[in-house]
Amino acid sequence: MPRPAYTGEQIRQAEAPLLEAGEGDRLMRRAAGQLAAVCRRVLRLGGGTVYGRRVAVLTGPGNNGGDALFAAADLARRGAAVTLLHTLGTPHAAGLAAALSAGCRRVDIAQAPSHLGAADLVIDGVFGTGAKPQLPEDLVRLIRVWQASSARSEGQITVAVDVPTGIDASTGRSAQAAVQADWTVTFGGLKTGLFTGAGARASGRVVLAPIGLDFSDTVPDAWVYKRSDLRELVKAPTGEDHKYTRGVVGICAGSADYPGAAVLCTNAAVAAGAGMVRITGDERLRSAVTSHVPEAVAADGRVQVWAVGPGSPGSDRTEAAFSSGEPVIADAGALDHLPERLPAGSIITPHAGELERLLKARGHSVQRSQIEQDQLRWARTAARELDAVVLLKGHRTVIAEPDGTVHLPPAGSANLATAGSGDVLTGVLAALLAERAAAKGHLEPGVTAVTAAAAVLLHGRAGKSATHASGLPRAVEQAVLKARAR
Ligand SMILES: NC(=O)C1=CN([C@@H]2O[C@H](COP(=O)(O)OP(=O)(O)OC[C@H]3O[C@@H](n4cnc5c(N)ncnc54)[C@H](OP(=O)(O)O)[C@@H]3O)[C@@H](O)[C@H]2O)[C@@H](O)CC1
Ligand SMILES: Nc1ncnc2c1ncn2[C@@H]1O[C@H](COP(=O)(O)OP(=O)(O)O)[C@@H](O)[C@H]1O
Ligand SMILES: [K+]
Repeated sequence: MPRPAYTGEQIRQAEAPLLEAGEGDRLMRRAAGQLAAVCRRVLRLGGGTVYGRRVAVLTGPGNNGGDALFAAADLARRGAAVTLLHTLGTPHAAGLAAALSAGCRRVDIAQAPSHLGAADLVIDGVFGTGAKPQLPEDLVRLIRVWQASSARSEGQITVAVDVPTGIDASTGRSAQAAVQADWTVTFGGLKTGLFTGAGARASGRVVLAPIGLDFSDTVPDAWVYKRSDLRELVKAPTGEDHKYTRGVVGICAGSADYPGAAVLCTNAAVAAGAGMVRITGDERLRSAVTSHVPEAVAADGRVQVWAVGPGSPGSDRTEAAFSSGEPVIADAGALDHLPERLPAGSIITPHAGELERLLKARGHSVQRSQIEQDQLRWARTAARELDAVVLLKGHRTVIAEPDGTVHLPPAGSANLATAGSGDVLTGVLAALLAERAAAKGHLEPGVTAVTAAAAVLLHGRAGKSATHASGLPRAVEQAVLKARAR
Protein backbone atom coordinates (compact mmCIF):
# COMPACT_ATOMS: atom_id res chain seq x y z
CA MET A 1 0.00 0.00 0.00
CA PRO A 2 1.13 3.61 -0.42
CA ARG A 3 3.52 4.84 2.23
CA PRO A 4 3.08 8.10 4.17
CA ALA A 5 5.57 10.92 3.67
CA TYR A 6 6.10 14.06 5.72
CA THR A 7 7.49 17.54 5.42
CA GLY A 8 10.87 18.32 6.99
CA GLU A 9 9.00 20.33 9.61
CA GLN A 10 6.72 17.40 10.50
CA ILE A 11 9.77 15.19 10.94
CA ARG A 12 11.39 17.75 13.21
CA GLN A 13 8.18 18.02 15.25
CA ALA A 14 8.11 14.25 15.65
CA GLU A 15 11.75 14.34 16.82
CA ALA A 16 11.18 17.18 19.31
CA PRO A 17 9.75 15.16 22.24
CA LEU A 18 12.61 12.67 21.98
CA LEU A 19 15.20 15.44 21.88
CA GLU A 20 13.59 17.08 24.94
CA ALA A 21 13.81 13.76 26.72
CA GLY A 22 17.57 13.74 26.10
CA GLU A 23 17.39 11.03 23.44
CA GLY A 24 19.27 13.02 20.75
CA ASP A 25 22.52 11.04 20.97
CA ARG A 26 20.73 7.72 20.91
CA LEU A 27 18.69 8.81 17.85
CA MET A 28 21.83 9.81 16.02
CA ARG A 29 23.58 6.54 16.84
CA ARG A 30 20.58 4.60 15.54
CA ALA A 31 20.46 6.71 12.40
CA ALA A 32 24.20 6.39 11.80
CA GLY A 33 24.15 2.64 12.44
CA GLN A 34 21.55 2.14 9.72
CA LEU A 35 23.35 4.52 7.37
CA ALA A 36 26.58 2.53 7.86
CA ALA A 37 24.72 -0.74 7.21
CA VAL A 38 23.45 0.56 3.86
CA CYS A 39 26.95 1.81 2.96
CA ARG A 40 28.41 -1.61 3.74
CA ARG A 41 25.74 -3.30 1.66
CA VAL A 42 26.38 -0.96 -1.26
CA LEU A 43 30.15 -1.57 -1.07
CA ARG A 44 29.55 -5.33 -1.07
CA LEU A 45 27.30 -5.27 -4.14
CA GLY A 46 28.73 -7.41 -6.91
CA GLY A 47 31.03 -9.29 -4.54
CA GLY A 48 32.97 -6.24 -3.26
CA THR A 49 34.37 -5.74 0.24
CA VAL A 50 34.37 -2.91 2.78
CA TYR A 51 38.01 -3.50 3.64
CA GLY A 52 40.38 -1.39 1.57
CA ARG A 53 37.69 0.62 -0.22
CA ARG A 54 38.02 4.38 -0.65
CA VAL A 55 35.26 6.35 1.04
CA ALA A 56 34.94 10.17 0.93
CA VAL A 57 32.65 11.79 3.48
CA LEU A 58 31.31 15.29 2.85
CA THR A 59 30.13 16.96 6.04
CA GLY A 60 28.37 20.15 7.04
CA PRO A 61 28.00 21.87 10.41
CA GLY A 62 24.85 20.18 11.72
CA ASN A 63 23.53 16.82 12.80
CA ASN A 64 23.43 15.61 9.19
CA GLY A 65 27.22 15.76 9.31
CA GLY A 66 27.11 14.02 12.71
CA ASP A 67 25.26 11.05 11.21
CA ALA A 68 27.81 10.86 8.39
CA LEU A 69 30.78 10.99 10.80
CA PHE A 70 29.51 8.17 13.02
CA ALA A 71 28.86 6.05 9.92
CA ALA A 72 32.37 6.93 8.68
CA ALA A 73 33.78 5.62 11.98
CA ASP A 74 31.96 2.31 11.43
CA LEU A 75 33.39 1.92 7.92
CA ALA A 76 36.92 2.84 9.02
CA ARG A 77 36.80 0.27 11.81
CA ARG A 78 36.04 -2.33 9.15
CA GLY A 79 39.09 -1.40 7.14
CA ALA A 80 37.77 1.18 4.67
CA ALA A 81 40.12 4.09 3.82
CA VAL A 82 37.92 7.00 4.87
CA THR A 83 38.63 10.65 4.04
CA LEU A 84 36.72 13.40 5.82
CA LEU A 85 35.96 16.52 3.76
CA HIS A 86 34.40 19.22 5.89
CA THR A 87 32.65 21.94 3.90
CA LEU A 88 31.71 24.75 6.27
CA GLY A 89 31.31 25.75 9.94
CA THR A 90 32.39 23.41 12.72
CA PRO A 91 31.89 19.67 12.36
CA HIS A 92 29.80 17.70 14.86
CA ALA A 93 32.28 17.32 17.75
CA ALA A 94 31.44 13.83 19.02
CA GLY A 95 31.05 12.50 15.48
CA LEU A 96 34.44 13.92 14.45
CA ALA A 97 36.15 12.48 17.53
CA ALA A 98 34.64 9.04 16.82
CA ALA A 99 35.64 9.16 13.15
CA LEU A 100 39.24 10.27 13.85
CA SER A 101 39.78 7.69 16.57
CA ALA A 102 38.47 4.98 14.21
CA GLY A 103 41.19 5.93 11.71
CA CYS A 104 39.43 8.32 9.33
CA ARG A 105 41.73 10.96 7.83
CA ARG A 106 40.70 14.61 7.67
CA VAL A 107 41.94 16.49 4.61
CA ASP A 108 41.66 20.12 3.58
CA ILE A 109 38.54 20.92 1.60
CA ALA A 110 40.74 22.36 -1.16
CA GLN A 111 41.75 18.78 -1.94
CA ALA A 112 38.14 17.65 -2.15
CA PRO A 113 37.91 17.28 -5.97
CA SER A 114 40.67 14.67 -6.18
CA HIS A 115 39.35 12.70 -3.18
CA LEU A 116 35.78 12.86 -4.45
CA GLY A 117 36.93 11.73 -7.88
CA ALA A 118 38.86 8.73 -6.58
CA ALA A 119 36.30 7.46 -4.05
CA ASP A 120 34.40 4.20 -4.48
CA LEU A 121 31.74 5.59 -2.16
CA VAL A 122 30.84 9.20 -1.34
CA ILE A 123 28.67 9.91 1.70
CA ASP A 124 26.80 13.21 1.46
CA GLY A 125 26.31 14.55 4.99
CA VAL A 126 26.39 18.28 4.28
CA PHE A 127 22.76 19.29 4.95
CA GLY A 128 19.59 17.42 5.81
CA THR A 129 16.29 18.68 7.19
CA GLY A 130 18.01 21.79 8.56
CA ALA A 131 18.96 23.05 5.08
CA LYS A 132 18.25 26.63 4.05
CA PRO A 133 17.52 27.20 0.34
CA GLN A 134 20.55 29.19 -0.83
CA LEU A 135 23.69 27.07 -0.84
CA PRO A 136 27.05 28.78 -0.27
CA GLU A 137 28.81 29.44 -3.59
CA ASP A 138 31.85 27.32 -2.75
CA LEU A 139 29.62 24.36 -2.08
CA VAL A 140 27.69 24.83 -5.33
CA ARG A 141 30.99 24.87 -7.23
CA LEU A 142 32.28 21.80 -5.40
CA ILE A 143 29.11 19.80 -6.11
CA ARG A 144 29.11 20.80 -9.77
CA VAL A 145 32.81 20.06 -10.33
CA TRP A 146 32.59 16.68 -8.58
CA GLN A 147 29.37 15.51 -10.25
CA ALA A 148 30.35 16.62 -13.74
CA SER A 149 33.89 15.25 -13.45
CA SER A 150 34.91 12.68 -16.01
CA ALA A 151 37.63 11.65 -13.56
CA ARG A 152 35.12 10.09 -11.14
CA SER A 153 36.05 6.50 -10.40
CA GLU A 154 34.08 4.00 -12.42
CA GLY A 155 31.10 2.61 -10.53
CA GLN A 156 31.32 5.31 -7.85
CA ILE A 157 28.28 5.24 -5.58
CA THR A 158 26.87 8.22 -3.70
CA VAL A 159 24.80 7.72 -0.57
CA ALA A 160 22.92 10.78 0.69
CA VAL A 161 22.32 11.12 4.40
CA ASP A 162 18.61 11.78 5.07
CA VAL A 163 18.18 14.15 2.08
CA PRO A 164 20.55 14.88 -0.84
CA THR A 165 22.27 18.19 -0.19
CA GLY A 166 20.69 20.96 -2.26
CA ILE A 167 17.19 19.42 -2.09
CA ASP A 168 14.42 20.81 0.08
CA ALA A 169 13.06 17.93 2.16
CA SER A 170 9.47 19.19 1.97
CA THR A 171 9.10 20.37 -1.61
CA GLY A 172 11.80 18.57 -3.59
CA ARG A 173 12.97 21.92 -4.94
CA SER A 174 16.63 22.55 -5.63
CA ALA A 175 18.12 26.03 -5.69
CA GLN A 176 21.41 26.07 -7.60
CA ALA A 177 22.85 22.58 -7.39
CA ALA A 178 22.04 19.28 -5.74
CA VAL A 179 23.97 16.12 -4.99
CA GLN A 180 22.75 13.34 -7.30
CA ALA A 181 22.64 10.28 -5.08
CA ASP A 182 22.31 6.63 -5.98
CA TRP A 183 20.85 5.90 -2.56
CA THR A 184 19.28 8.06 0.13
CA VAL A 185 19.03 6.70 3.66
CA THR A 186 16.29 8.75 5.27
CA PHE A 187 15.55 8.73 8.98
CA GLY A 188 12.34 8.39 10.96
CA GLY A 189 9.88 8.93 8.10
CA LEU A 190 9.87 9.44 4.35
CA LYS A 191 10.16 13.08 3.26
CA THR A 192 7.85 14.32 0.50
CA GLY A 193 10.71 16.12 -1.25
CA LEU A 194 12.46 12.83 -2.04
CA PHE A 195 9.63 11.82 -4.38
CA THR A 196 8.88 14.91 -6.44
CA GLY A 197 10.64 17.40 -8.70
CA ALA A 198 14.42 17.73 -8.50
CA GLY A 199 14.33 15.70 -5.27
CA ALA A 200 12.93 12.64 -7.06
CA ARG A 201 15.74 12.87 -9.61
CA ALA A 202 18.42 13.38 -6.95
CA SER A 203 17.48 10.81 -4.32
CA GLY A 204 18.02 7.54 -6.21
CA ARG A 205 16.78 4.55 -4.23
CA VAL A 206 15.28 5.65 -0.94
CA VAL A 207 15.79 3.50 2.17
CA LEU A 208 13.69 4.35 5.21
CA ALA A 209 15.66 3.89 8.43
CA PRO A 210 13.29 3.83 11.40
CA ILE A 211 14.55 5.61 14.54
CA GLY A 212 11.41 5.33 16.66
CA LEU A 213 9.55 8.54 15.77
CA ASP A 214 5.83 8.56 16.53
CA PHE A 215 3.54 9.85 13.76
CA SER A 216 0.28 8.63 15.23
CA ASP A 217 -1.03 12.21 15.59
CA THR A 218 0.44 13.49 12.32
CA VAL A 219 -1.58 13.74 9.11
CA PRO A 220 0.78 12.70 6.30
CA ASP A 221 1.71 15.42 3.82
CA ALA A 222 1.89 12.92 0.94
CA TRP A 223 1.36 9.30 -0.03
CA VAL A 224 4.10 7.64 -2.03
CA TYR A 225 3.35 4.73 -4.36
CA LYS A 226 5.44 1.94 -5.79
CA ARG A 227 4.67 -0.22 -8.80
CA SER A 228 3.74 -3.26 -6.72
CA ASP A 229 0.90 -1.27 -5.07
CA LEU A 230 -1.19 -2.12 -8.14
CA ARG A 231 -1.82 -5.52 -6.60
CA GLU A 232 -3.97 -3.97 -3.87
CA LEU A 233 -5.37 -1.12 -5.94
CA VAL A 234 -6.80 -3.08 -8.86
CA LYS A 235 -9.97 -4.96 -7.92
CA ALA A 236 -10.97 -8.23 -9.55
CA PRO A 237 -14.68 -8.81 -10.28
CA THR A 238 -16.43 -11.41 -8.15
CA GLY A 239 -19.13 -13.93 -8.95
CA GLU A 240 -21.70 -11.51 -7.52
CA ASP A 241 -20.84 -8.79 -10.05
CA HIS A 242 -22.72 -7.81 -13.17
CA LYS A 243 -21.99 -5.04 -15.62
CA TYR A 244 -23.77 -2.32 -13.61
CA THR A 245 -22.02 -3.14 -10.32
CA ARG A 246 -18.68 -2.80 -12.09
CA GLY A 247 -19.27 0.80 -13.09
CA VAL A 248 -20.69 2.57 -16.11
CA VAL A 249 -18.52 5.18 -17.80
CA GLY A 250 -19.90 7.95 -20.00
CA ILE A 251 -17.50 9.42 -22.55
CA CYS A 252 -17.74 12.77 -24.20
CA ALA A 253 -14.63 13.04 -26.36
CA GLY A 254 -13.38 13.51 -29.91
CA SER A 255 -14.20 16.00 -32.63
CA ALA A 256 -13.72 16.38 -36.38
CA ASP A 257 -10.11 17.46 -35.73
CA TYR A 258 -9.42 14.77 -33.14
CA PRO A 259 -11.65 11.80 -33.95
CA GLY A 260 -9.07 9.35 -32.60
CA ALA A 261 -9.23 10.78 -29.06
CA ALA A 262 -12.71 9.30 -28.57
CA VAL A 263 -11.54 5.89 -29.82
CA LEU A 264 -8.45 5.90 -27.58
CA CYS A 265 -10.36 7.00 -24.49
CA THR A 266 -13.18 4.49 -25.04
CA ASN A 267 -10.82 1.65 -25.84
CA ALA A 268 -8.81 2.39 -22.69
CA ALA A 269 -11.91 2.44 -20.45
CA VAL A 270 -12.97 -0.92 -21.88
CA ALA A 271 -9.48 -2.38 -21.48
CA ALA A 272 -9.23 -1.20 -17.87
CA GLY A 273 -12.32 -3.26 -17.05
CA ALA A 274 -15.33 -0.89 -17.04
CA GLY A 275 -18.67 -2.71 -16.71
CA MET A 276 -20.04 -0.63 -19.59
CA VAL A 277 -18.89 2.35 -21.60
CA ARG A 278 -21.44 4.75 -23.08
CA ILE A 279 -20.36 7.19 -25.73
CA THR A 280 -22.00 10.42 -26.73
CA GLY A 281 -21.60 12.59 -29.82
CA ASP A 282 -23.00 12.98 -33.30
CA GLU A 283 -23.79 10.06 -35.56
CA ARG A 284 -20.43 10.08 -37.35
CA LEU A 285 -18.37 10.16 -34.21
CA ARG A 286 -20.39 7.40 -32.55
CA SER A 287 -20.15 5.10 -35.53
CA ALA A 288 -16.41 5.78 -35.80
CA VAL A 289 -16.00 4.77 -32.16
CA THR A 290 -18.24 1.68 -32.27
CA SER A 291 -16.54 0.44 -35.41
CA HIS A 292 -13.28 0.36 -33.43
CA VAL A 293 -14.70 -0.56 -30.03
CA PRO A 294 -17.73 -2.79 -30.58
CA GLU A 295 -18.54 -3.11 -26.86
CA ALA A 296 -19.13 0.66 -26.56
CA VAL A 297 -22.82 1.56 -26.23
CA ALA A 298 -24.23 4.57 -28.07
CA ALA A 299 -27.60 4.57 -26.26
CA ASP A 300 -28.36 7.01 -23.43
CA GLY A 301 -28.72 5.71 -19.89
CA ARG A 302 -27.31 5.74 -16.38
CA VAL A 303 -23.66 6.78 -16.06
CA GLN A 304 -21.59 6.65 -12.84
CA VAL A 305 -18.57 8.67 -13.98
CA TRP A 306 -18.17 11.00 -16.95
CA ALA A 307 -14.92 11.38 -18.89
CA VAL A 308 -15.09 14.68 -20.71
CA GLY A 309 -12.78 16.62 -23.00
CA PRO A 310 -10.16 14.46 -24.76
CA GLY A 311 -9.91 15.85 -28.30
CA SER A 312 -13.08 17.81 -27.75
CA PRO A 313 -13.42 21.59 -27.51
CA GLY A 314 -16.42 21.57 -25.15
CA SER A 315 -20.07 21.48 -26.13
CA ASP A 316 -23.60 21.04 -24.81
CA ARG A 317 -22.56 17.50 -23.98
CA THR A 318 -19.75 18.81 -21.78
CA GLU A 319 -22.18 21.03 -19.91
CA ALA A 320 -24.67 18.19 -19.53
CA ALA A 321 -21.96 16.02 -17.96
CA PHE A 322 -20.99 18.77 -15.51
CA SER A 323 -24.59 19.32 -14.48
CA SER A 324 -25.42 15.59 -14.18
CA GLY A 325 -24.27 15.55 -10.55
CA GLU A 326 -22.05 12.51 -11.24
CA PRO A 327 -18.27 12.78 -10.81
CA VAL A 328 -16.51 14.11 -13.90
CA ILE A 329 -12.98 13.59 -15.18
CA ALA A 330 -12.28 16.83 -16.97
CA ASP A 331 -9.42 16.67 -19.47
CA ALA A 332 -8.07 18.76 -22.35
CA GLY A 333 -10.89 20.79 -23.99
CA ALA A 334 -13.18 20.49 -20.95
CA LEU A 335 -10.64 22.37 -18.82
CA ASP A 336 -11.67 25.61 -20.53
CA HIS A 337 -15.32 25.06 -19.60
CA LEU A 338 -15.18 24.14 -15.93
CA PRO A 339 -18.28 25.09 -13.98
CA GLU A 340 -18.08 27.22 -10.81
CA ARG A 341 -18.31 24.01 -8.75
CA LEU A 342 -17.39 20.54 -9.96
CA PRO A 343 -19.52 17.59 -8.79
CA ALA A 344 -18.21 15.78 -5.69
CA GLY A 345 -15.50 13.23 -6.45
CA SER A 346 -14.48 14.97 -9.71
CA ILE A 347 -10.95 15.31 -10.98
CA ILE A 348 -9.21 17.49 -13.54
CA THR A 349 -6.24 16.12 -15.51
CA PRO A 350 -4.20 18.99 -17.00
CA HIS A 351 -0.61 18.86 -18.22
CA ALA A 352 1.56 21.83 -17.21
CA GLY A 353 0.53 23.95 -20.22
CA GLU A 354 -3.16 23.40 -19.52
CA LEU A 355 -2.69 24.15 -15.84
CA GLU A 356 -0.91 27.39 -16.73
CA ARG A 357 -3.94 28.46 -18.79
CA LEU A 358 -6.35 27.47 -16.07
CA LEU A 359 -4.44 29.28 -13.33
CA LYS A 360 -3.93 32.40 -15.46
CA ALA A 361 -7.67 32.52 -16.08
CA ARG A 362 -8.02 32.60 -12.28
CA GLY A 363 -5.65 35.50 -11.82
CA HIS A 364 -2.33 33.74 -11.14
CA SER A 365 0.72 34.93 -12.98
CA VAL A 366 2.58 31.70 -13.58
CA GLN A 367 4.48 30.16 -16.47
CA ARG A 368 4.48 26.57 -17.63
CA SER A 369 8.15 26.21 -16.69
CA GLN A 370 7.41 27.30 -13.11
CA ILE A 371 4.67 24.69 -12.89
CA GLU A 372 7.05 22.02 -14.18
CA GLN A 373 9.64 23.03 -11.58
CA ASP A 374 7.21 23.07 -8.69
CA GLN A 375 4.42 20.66 -9.52
CA LEU A 376 3.43 20.25 -5.86
CA ARG A 377 2.79 23.91 -5.25
CA TRP A 378 0.70 24.51 -8.35
CA ALA A 379 -1.27 21.27 -8.23
CA ARG A 380 -2.14 22.09 -4.62
CA THR A 381 -3.10 25.66 -5.49
CA ALA A 382 -5.48 24.50 -8.21
CA ALA A 383 -6.98 21.72 -6.07
CA ARG A 384 -7.67 24.17 -3.24
CA GLU A 385 -9.19 26.84 -5.48
CA LEU A 386 -11.33 24.44 -7.52
CA ASP A 387 -12.18 22.26 -4.52
CA ALA A 388 -11.47 19.22 -6.69
CA VAL A 389 -8.72 16.65 -7.11
CA VAL A 390 -6.03 17.76 -9.59
CA LEU A 391 -3.91 15.27 -11.53
CA LEU A 392 -0.99 17.22 -12.97
CA LYS A 393 0.54 15.15 -15.77
CA GLY A 394 4.24 14.88 -16.49
CA HIS A 395 7.14 12.45 -16.44
CA ARG A 396 6.19 12.28 -12.80
CA THR A 397 2.53 12.90 -12.24
CA VAL A 398 1.34 14.65 -9.08
CA ILE A 399 -2.18 14.22 -7.69
CA ALA A 400 -3.38 16.85 -5.19
CA GLU A 401 -6.46 16.86 -2.99
CA PRO A 402 -8.21 20.10 -1.98
CA ASP A 403 -6.83 19.79 1.59
CA GLY A 404 -3.25 19.74 0.23
CA THR A 405 -2.57 16.01 0.58
CA VAL A 406 -0.63 14.81 -2.44
CA HIS A 407 -0.29 11.36 -3.99
CA LEU A 408 2.98 10.59 -5.74
CA PRO A 409 3.15 7.60 -8.10
CA PRO A 410 6.56 6.73 -9.55
CA ALA A 411 7.46 8.00 -13.02
CA GLY A 412 5.83 6.13 -15.87
CA SER A 413 7.64 4.91 -18.95
CA ALA A 414 8.90 7.74 -21.16
CA ASN A 415 7.27 5.87 -24.07
CA LEU A 416 4.15 7.71 -22.89
CA ALA A 417 5.49 10.96 -24.32
CA THR A 418 3.37 10.58 -27.44
CA ALA A 419 0.17 12.21 -28.71
CA GLY A 420 -2.99 10.53 -27.45
CA SER A 421 -1.50 8.87 -24.39
CA GLY A 422 -3.35 11.34 -22.16
CA ASP A 423 -6.63 10.29 -23.80
CA VAL A 424 -5.82 6.73 -22.75
CA LEU A 425 -5.14 7.82 -19.18
CA THR A 426 -8.54 9.52 -19.04
CA GLY A 427 -10.24 6.30 -20.15
CA VAL A 428 -8.36 4.18 -17.61
CA LEU A 429 -9.14 6.63 -14.84
CA ALA A 430 -12.83 6.71 -15.81
CA ALA A 431 -13.07 2.91 -15.63
CA LEU A 432 -11.37 2.66 -12.23
CA LEU A 433 -13.34 5.57 -10.81
CA ALA A 434 -16.68 4.22 -12.07
CA GLU A 435 -15.86 0.92 -10.41
CA ARG A 436 -15.30 2.71 -7.07
CA ALA A 437 -18.40 4.86 -7.54
CA ALA A 438 -20.51 1.75 -8.25
CA ALA A 439 -19.12 0.04 -5.16
CA LYS A 440 -19.39 2.99 -2.78
CA GLY A 441 -22.32 4.99 -4.13
CA HIS A 442 -20.31 8.22 -3.85
CA LEU A 443 -16.69 9.35 -4.06
CA GLU A 444 -14.70 11.23 -1.41
CA PRO A 445 -11.67 13.25 -2.65
CA GLY A 446 -9.42 10.70 -0.92
CA VAL A 447 -10.95 7.82 -2.91
CA THR A 448 -10.74 9.79 -6.16
CA ALA A 449 -7.08 10.60 -5.50
CA VAL A 450 -6.04 7.03 -4.63
CA THR A 451 -7.92 5.76 -7.69
CA ALA A 452 -6.15 8.35 -9.81
CA ALA A 453 -2.81 7.07 -8.51
CA ALA A 454 -3.84 3.53 -9.49
CA ALA A 455 -4.72 4.76 -13.00
CA VAL A 456 -1.33 6.50 -13.30
CA LEU A 457 0.44 3.31 -12.19
CA LEU A 458 -1.45 1.21 -14.76
CA HIS A 459 -0.84 3.75 -17.50
CA GLY A 460 2.85 4.03 -16.55
CA ARG A 461 3.28 0.27 -16.66
CA ALA A 462 1.38 -0.04 -19.97
CA GLY A 463 3.77 2.51 -21.46
CA LYS A 464 6.57 -0.04 -21.13
CA SER A 465 5.01 -2.27 -23.77
CA ALA A 466 3.66 0.19 -26.32
CA THR A 467 5.34 2.67 -28.62
CA HIS A 468 2.21 4.63 -29.53
CA ALA A 469 -1.13 5.50 -27.95
CA SER A 470 -3.29 2.97 -29.79
CA GLY A 471 -1.00 0.21 -28.50
CA LEU A 472 -1.63 1.30 -24.92
CA PRO A 473 -5.13 -0.11 -24.27
CA ARG A 474 -3.95 -3.64 -24.99
CA ALA A 475 -1.02 -3.10 -22.63
CA VAL A 476 -3.41 -1.69 -20.01
CA GLU A 477 -5.48 -4.87 -20.27
CA GLN A 478 -2.35 -6.98 -19.72
CA ALA A 479 -1.38 -4.90 -16.70
CA VAL A 480 -4.89 -5.19 -15.22
CA LEU A 481 -4.93 -8.96 -15.66
CA LYS A 482 -1.49 -9.27 -14.11
CA ALA A 483 -2.47 -7.15 -11.11
CA ARG A 484 -5.71 -9.12 -10.63
CA ALA A 485 -3.91 -12.44 -10.80
CA ARG A 486 -1.72 -11.71 -7.78
N1 LIG B 1 17.23 15.92 15.26
C1 LIG B 1 17.31 14.62 15.50
O1 LIG B 1 16.82 14.09 16.45
C2 LIG B 1 18.00 13.77 14.55
C3 LIG B 1 18.52 14.33 13.39
N2 LIG B 1 19.20 13.61 12.53
C4 LIG B 1 19.95 14.24 11.48
O2 LIG B 1 20.05 15.61 11.69
C5 LIG B 1 19.70 16.32 10.51
C6 LIG B 1 19.16 17.64 10.86
O3 LIG B 1 20.21 18.25 11.58
P1 LIG B 1 20.27 19.80 11.79
O4 LIG B 1 19.02 20.29 12.37
O5 LIG B 1 21.48 20.04 12.59
O6 LIG B 1 20.38 20.35 10.33
P2 LIG B 1 21.42 20.07 9.14
O7 LIG B 1 20.60 19.66 7.98
O8 LIG B 1 22.53 19.19 9.55
O9 LIG B 1 22.02 21.52 8.82
C7 LIG B 1 22.02 22.50 9.79
C8 LIG B 1 23.30 23.30 9.79
O10 LIG B 1 23.65 23.64 8.48
C9 LIG B 1 23.61 25.05 8.31
N3 LIG B 1 23.00 25.33 7.03
C10 LIG B 1 21.85 24.80 6.53
N4 LIG B 1 21.62 25.20 5.30
C11 LIG B 1 22.63 26.03 4.98
C12 LIG B 1 22.92 26.77 3.82
N5 LIG B 1 22.13 26.71 2.73
N6 LIG B 1 24.03 27.53 3.82
C13 LIG B 1 24.82 27.56 4.91
N7 LIG B 1 24.58 26.87 6.05
C14 LIG B 1 23.50 26.12 6.08
C15 LIG B 1 22.78 25.56 9.44
O11 LIG B 1 23.12 26.88 9.68
P3 LIG B 1 22.11 27.88 10.47
O12 LIG B 1 20.73 27.61 9.94
O13 LIG B 1 22.21 27.49 11.89
O14 LIG B 1 22.60 29.20 10.16
C16 LIG B 1 23.16 24.58 10.53
O15 LIG B 1 24.41 24.92 11.06
C17 LIG B 1 18.73 15.41 9.82
O16 LIG B 1 18.64 15.67 8.44
C18 LIG B 1 19.34 14.06 10.12
O17 LIG B 1 20.38 13.81 9.21
C19 LIG B 1 19.45 12.20 12.79
O18 LIG B 1 20.69 12.12 13.42
C20 LIG B 1 18.39 11.56 13.64
C21 LIG B 1 18.16 12.34 14.89
N1 LIG C 1 8.51 11.71 -20.52
C1 LIG C 1 7.43 11.13 -19.98
N2 LIG C 1 7.57 10.13 -19.08
C2 LIG C 1 6.49 9.53 -18.53
N3 LIG C 1 5.22 9.87 -18.83
C3 LIG C 1 5.01 10.85 -19.72
C4 LIG C 1 6.10 11.53 -20.33
N4 LIG C 1 5.58 12.47 -21.16
C5 LIG C 1 4.23 12.38 -21.08
N5 LIG C 1 3.89 11.40 -20.19
C6 LIG C 1 2.52 10.99 -19.82
O1 LIG C 1 1.78 10.85 -21.03
C7 LIG C 1 0.50 11.46 -20.92
C8 LIG C 1 0.40 12.60 -21.94
O2 LIG C 1 -0.79 13.25 -21.77
P1 LIG C 1 -1.20 14.54 -22.60
O3 LIG C 1 -0.10 15.53 -22.50
O4 LIG C 1 -2.55 14.93 -22.16
O5 LIG C 1 -1.19 13.98 -24.09
P2 LIG C 1 -2.34 13.92 -25.18
O6 LIG C 1 -3.20 15.11 -24.96
O7 LIG C 1 -1.62 13.96 -26.48
O8 LIG C 1 -3.07 12.64 -24.98
C9 LIG C 1 0.38 11.88 -19.47
O9 LIG C 1 -0.23 10.87 -18.72
C10 LIG C 1 1.82 12.08 -19.03
O10 LIG C 1 2.00 11.90 -17.65
K1 LIG D 1 22.64 15.14 3.05
